[in-house]
Amino acid sequence: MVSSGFETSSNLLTWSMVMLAFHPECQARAREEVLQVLGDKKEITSDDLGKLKLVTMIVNEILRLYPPIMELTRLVDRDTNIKGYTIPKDSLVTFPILMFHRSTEIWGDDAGEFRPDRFAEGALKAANGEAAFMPFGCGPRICIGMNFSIVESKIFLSMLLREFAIEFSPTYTHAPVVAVTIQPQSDAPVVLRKL
Ligand code: HEM
Repeated sequence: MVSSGFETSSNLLTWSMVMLAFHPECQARAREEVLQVLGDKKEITSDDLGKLKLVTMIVNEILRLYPPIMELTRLVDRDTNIKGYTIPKDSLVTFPILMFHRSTEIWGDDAGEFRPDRFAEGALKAANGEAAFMPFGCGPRICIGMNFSIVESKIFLSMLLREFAIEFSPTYTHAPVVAVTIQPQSDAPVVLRKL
């Protein structure tokens, strides 16, 4: 439970900081939203979090491009027929989350780009009607920490954006590698400048 929650969440926050450093115009819009919704409030309520539309879209876009868990596996418990394909009992079926999330057929030609606004009307619309956005899995075994993680990451990013400018570090090389989760090959240095 600790590793499912810790590694995945830290991964999400790391890529969020890297992508915000890479996209200062998006960072500025997100900061404007945070200042408008939160001002200098010390206590953040769930109502406030609901109003952070762009921050939510940024979190979704990071989870789409860098899903901490890249694939799911299921053991088929009975012979199953889906769209004319027979999947025999005891087969192992893999859901390649990362492939779904980056498919140009599903998301369009800009699937590989960081464009949080694609989520403006929800994940289903962003994926052109396909249920292809599944960073927390799907079905009865969906991640039990999903809501907690989303709340946690929105609070973290809001507080960060309110206090600091996140800047690109010249020592950073963009080289995502797979090591259980998708991680930056040699750390993810960013510069935090106090506002
Ligand atoms: C960004 C954060 C997170 C991501 C992307 C994530 C993703 C996932 C995914 C893809 C699964 C597999 C779901 C499936 O098989 O359909 C899962 C399962 C699970 N997650 Fe998370 N997770 C995150 C945070 C957390 C946190 C914070 C906790 C605990 C507080 C947690 C606890 C669990 C547990 C216990 C399971 C197993 C559930 C089961 O098999 O019934 N996760 N998570």
